[in-house]
Amino acid sequence: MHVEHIGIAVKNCQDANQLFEKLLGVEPYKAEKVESEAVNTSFFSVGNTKIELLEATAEHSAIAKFIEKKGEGIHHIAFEVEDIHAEMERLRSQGFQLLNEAPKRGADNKLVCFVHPKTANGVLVELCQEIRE
Ligand SMILES: CC[C@H](C(=O)O)C(=O)SCCNC(=O)CCNC(=O)[C@H](O)C(C)(C)COP(=O)(O)OP(=O)(O)OC[C@H]1O[C@@H](n2cnc3c(N)ncnc32)[C@H](O)[C@@H]1OP(=O)(O)O
Ligand SMILES: [Co+2]
Repeated sequence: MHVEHIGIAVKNCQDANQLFEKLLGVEPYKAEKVESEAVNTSFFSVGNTKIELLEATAEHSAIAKFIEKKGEGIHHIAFEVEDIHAEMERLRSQGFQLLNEAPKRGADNKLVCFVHPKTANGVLVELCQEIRE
């Protein structure tokens, strides 16, 4: 398992892109809208991991709620796994609360699921598996 990306909630991807370009010295390699999560995302490659900027596209978005409550900032940590179904079963058996019954399509060509922060020391954890066509 390795940290696939760190998700950061931002009010506006365009503004945050400019800030992270200055911070990281690289341009984002991808911008992607994920309708199912009501987010726009922007990805920066940093070493062997990534920064995922997330902007809400609707009031019901998890990102909109997060920013309303906590402001902009680190939102989640995503770990890449080989077999997301097996990992979901393993985590369930370990007592973690999963937020989705089955993996769903995320950004950047991944299947994803989430672990409720209240069962992970206050950290929203995402598991992601590369979609192998
Ligand atoms: C999939 C596209 C992309 C990708 O990588 O591919 C993404 O990463 S999309 C990311 C956005 N989508 C999600 O986050 C989906 C999973 N999240 C959720 O289902 C909700 O956000 C949930 C359940 C974590 C919280 O929703 P809820 O409606 O319960 O909001 P509350 O404000 O009532 O929160 C309850 C409780 O949890 C704490 N909380 C909420 N968000 C976070 C967080 N990101 N990190 C840590 N803790 C969080 C919140 O403070 C509340 O705690 P309390 O002690 O009661 O105040
Ligand atoms: Co993510």
